[in-house]
Amino acid sequence: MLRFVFHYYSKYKKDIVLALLLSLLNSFMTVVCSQFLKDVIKGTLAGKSSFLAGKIAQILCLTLIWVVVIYSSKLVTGKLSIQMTGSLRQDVIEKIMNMRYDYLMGQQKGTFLNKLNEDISDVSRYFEQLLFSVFLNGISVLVILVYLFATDWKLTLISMIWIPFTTILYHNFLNSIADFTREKKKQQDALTAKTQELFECYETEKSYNLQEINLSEINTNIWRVYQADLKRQKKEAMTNAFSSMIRCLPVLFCSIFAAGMVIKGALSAENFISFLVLLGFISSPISNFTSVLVELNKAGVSADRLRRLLEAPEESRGGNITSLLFSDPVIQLQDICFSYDGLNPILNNLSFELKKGERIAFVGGSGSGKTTLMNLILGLFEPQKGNYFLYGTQVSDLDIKLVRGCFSIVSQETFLFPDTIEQNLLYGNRSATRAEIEKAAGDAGLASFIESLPEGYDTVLEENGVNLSGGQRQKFAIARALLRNSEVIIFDEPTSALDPKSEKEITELIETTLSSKTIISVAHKLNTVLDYDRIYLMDHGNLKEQGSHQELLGKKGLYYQLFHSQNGMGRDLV
Ligand SMILES: Nc1ncnc2c1ncn2[C@@H]1O[C@H](COP(=O)(O)OP(=O)(O)OP(=O)(O)O)[C@@H](O)[C@H]1O
Repeated sequence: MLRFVFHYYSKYKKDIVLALLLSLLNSFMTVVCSQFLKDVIKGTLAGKSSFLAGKIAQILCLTLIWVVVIYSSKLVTGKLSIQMTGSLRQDVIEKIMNMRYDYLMGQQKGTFLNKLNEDISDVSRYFEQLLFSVFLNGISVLVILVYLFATDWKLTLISMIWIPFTTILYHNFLNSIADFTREKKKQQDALTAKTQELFECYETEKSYNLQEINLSEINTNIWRVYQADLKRQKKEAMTNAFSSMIRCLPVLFCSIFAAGMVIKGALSAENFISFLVLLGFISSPISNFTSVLVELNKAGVSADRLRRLLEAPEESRGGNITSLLFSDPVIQLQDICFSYDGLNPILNNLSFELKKGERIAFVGGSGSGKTTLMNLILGLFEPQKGNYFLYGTQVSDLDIKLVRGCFSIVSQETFLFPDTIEQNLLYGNRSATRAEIEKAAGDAGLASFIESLPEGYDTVLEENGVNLSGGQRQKFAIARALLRNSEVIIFDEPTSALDPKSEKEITELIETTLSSKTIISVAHKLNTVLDYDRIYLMDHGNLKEQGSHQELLGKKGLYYQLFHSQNGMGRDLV
């Protein structure tokens, strides 16, 4: 885990060196101040008073310099921590963007993001505390210790004799704190997931009157978090109490021992006092060191989770080919096999071809593998076996951006940002002009709606377009696809969430506006794809039947049954 943190420190070597120099200066100032104190006591005991005014002036100057050193040191470490946190955040976001799709799909969206934010802010504290309280304070303590040893090694040894014993004890405390922290985080994640669920299923929860049951489940989650946190707090309180003891005991024992030495004449009074002052300086960082270790220990759990996330598998960037000859056929799949876990096959030896301008549809029961196939075509998954050619070239040889650029997708849910209509449409093509946007919106049947709004294309949509109907949202997706101007458009059940009127409108739009496009559709409702060139019926990852609607009806197989189960008997000739 330290390697993970040092990776970020190593990015800012210059600032680290500056922080180290400031820390050395800080410890040097501490020693110089104690030396001054010694001189003042010596002079006072000798009955000289004339030098005091000069010494006070010097001490004031020194204190001023010291304040500047401490300020600069804190500023440099604070800046370092901000920079490192920014860099970590960038890495995490970049990782998520490049993460393998199946790995990302396995995460619960809300919990995943909450965990990320929490972990990043924990690690941000880790960056600062490890640097400031452990390394820099550690250097100060070391420098002062060397000076103390040089002044009186016996006295120093007596005051430090505790350290090995307390380190062993701390080690045990810290291990159990880490266990409790892990347990608390686990329970906290469960609570966040449950709370997230409440927001996502708000309507269902209300309609089924589930408030009381959900509230009681949430209360159980809260209780578990409380219990785990309480156990952690108890250990932490014990460690802190122990830490205070460490701060007091060495000074106490050392002063008794040193007092004896002064009485015997083995130690001068000024050395005794300056020794105690320096010991006071280092006992605070030493005891803080333990509470910082507790904090680091907690943040270590978060750093470990982030490290694992950053090591998660990334999707392939594809091959080196960055341009295509747009030849025919557009897509050729030969004996494609795919499985999410390497055990359960989801797609079995699939083969089909799609020519320019053709419209093909994949139909079949829930879980038959239609969406998986679309994601594979989009290059989100790689097949474990078989060949996938795009315009005659193996997809694995093509740059992944080139592959994705060949497709537009209109899925069940259209994501809309809380931004202007123009910006939302530009999502399809960042370089589109206003005229192109208006043409696409017009072709997608959105013109009259947008023009009826007082601010037209500058109207800001609500988050995820909640103030739009399902049909309007799908028209936005079609307008985006038109702006993207790719040859192939994939429709993944675009009408599944629509009422019959909107469904008819969108189906007609696809037939008219997109008539020149090559289309792949995933459909539950067979009526939306009846006039397609070919329909493939999928069953448990196999292409069971294929042909035009009429051909498939003629086979009187699974498609025939499915069609009649949706439309009733006597509807063969549509
Ligand atoms: N990310 C995933 N990890 C593991 N298994 C998955 C994942 N996504 C889908 N599956 C499984 O793969 C199979 C095919 O799912 P897929 O979503 O492709 O089917 P589908 O035909 O599109 O279903 P539907 O019509 O209900 O959307 C199902 O058994 C599903 O449980």
